[in-house]
Amino acid sequence: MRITNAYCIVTSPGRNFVTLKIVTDEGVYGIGDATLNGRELAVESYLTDHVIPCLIGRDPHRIEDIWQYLYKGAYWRRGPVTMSAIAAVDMALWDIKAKAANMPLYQLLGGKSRDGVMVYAHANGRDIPEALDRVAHYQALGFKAIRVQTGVPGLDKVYGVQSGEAYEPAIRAPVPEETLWATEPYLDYAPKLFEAVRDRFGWDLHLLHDVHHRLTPIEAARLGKSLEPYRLFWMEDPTPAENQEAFRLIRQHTVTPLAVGEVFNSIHDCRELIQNQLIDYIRATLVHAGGITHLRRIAALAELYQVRTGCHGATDLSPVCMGAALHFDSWVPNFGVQEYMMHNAETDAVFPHAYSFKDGYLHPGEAPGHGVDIDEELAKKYPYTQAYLPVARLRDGSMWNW
Ligand SMILES: O=C(O)[C@@H](O)[C@@H](O)[C@H](O)[C@H](O)CO
Ligand SMILES: [Mg+2]
Repeated sequence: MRITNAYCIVTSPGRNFVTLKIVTDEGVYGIGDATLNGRELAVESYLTDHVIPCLIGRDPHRIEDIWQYLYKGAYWRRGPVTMSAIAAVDMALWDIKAKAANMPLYQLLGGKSRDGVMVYAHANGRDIPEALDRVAHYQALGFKAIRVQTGVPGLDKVYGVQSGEAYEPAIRAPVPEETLWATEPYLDYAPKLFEAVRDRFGWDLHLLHDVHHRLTPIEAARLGKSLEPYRLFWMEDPTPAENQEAFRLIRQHTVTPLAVGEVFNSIHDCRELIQNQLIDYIRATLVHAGGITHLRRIAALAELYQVRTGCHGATDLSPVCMGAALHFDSWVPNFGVQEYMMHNAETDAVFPHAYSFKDGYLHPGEAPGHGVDIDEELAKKYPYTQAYLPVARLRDGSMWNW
């Protein structure tokens, strides 16, 4: 089998997605997600201008060799643009291999380790009562795990909160929106939110919370301690993780489980966090961390230290990534949970998929490959529109972490 053609499809059914399609001489094709929120066209160019010309004529079954060729062959290693491009190729090649074998992808990885993939929903409200209503909504849908976010008094906009159904942080505009951040009111308010959630919903629900990189290590330690009475499943991204050592300080103060990794793109970003058992869940995912070929290496390292997976699954990860992730999650021995922020109906129509949700669990389906396709005609109806994640500043105007 040979690769005869490959191209990117950029579409925006409510938000921007970049998808790679790899076509072979035997008529089998594969699909990969290449979406990097706010930097979509950089990955598209990396693929179109520099990667695709190297793929034509290659045997698509040689997934490992192609991965190594793209990683080592560029000389410039790692980074979100490079690793998202490699991930798209890798996902598409695994799709081709599984279709050629006439098997769902999880079979090629080693078969299922579980009957369903537990997913968590994202419940948010401008204040505590509104957030509680959203928790009730997701509980009624059957979710066993829910991440809860709320507005903070005195702050106009905070991460994870939006009125209306779905949460979508990327704003369509030529430049990013500026938002305000203040740590103290947040540190006071967050424990009140979780006290209210436990009061109303009891102890049967897994509760999660995303700090979105906004605290210093000692502030994160304080928050983790103050949330201990509410027994969280995890506290996510409490502080930026470029300095992996910082998590030792948080760990010394709290037993609230820690989850990190949605912005990671390489095993080297989390090697110390895992080997020193400074986290409990690793949240790297297929599209930003080099595809199945690389994510399974991260998971294998994590397994040695009883660190479990918790793949990122916000709406900027396309249904292609979600579909492939569900095969990975079904197989990976040290699975923890999978994020599931549901896509809108337009996105679901552009990306027909075999996965389905039932009673708090997602199932990858039995279609050969990863089970997600793209309707190229429909995709054309939604042209790319510039959109960016917001930025955050402190009250004195200093730049902070959004
Ligand atoms: O955990 C999450 O889902 C997030 O932190 C995301 O909403 C994140 O802000 C976006 O995926 C950024 O593109
Ligand atoms: Mg997050």
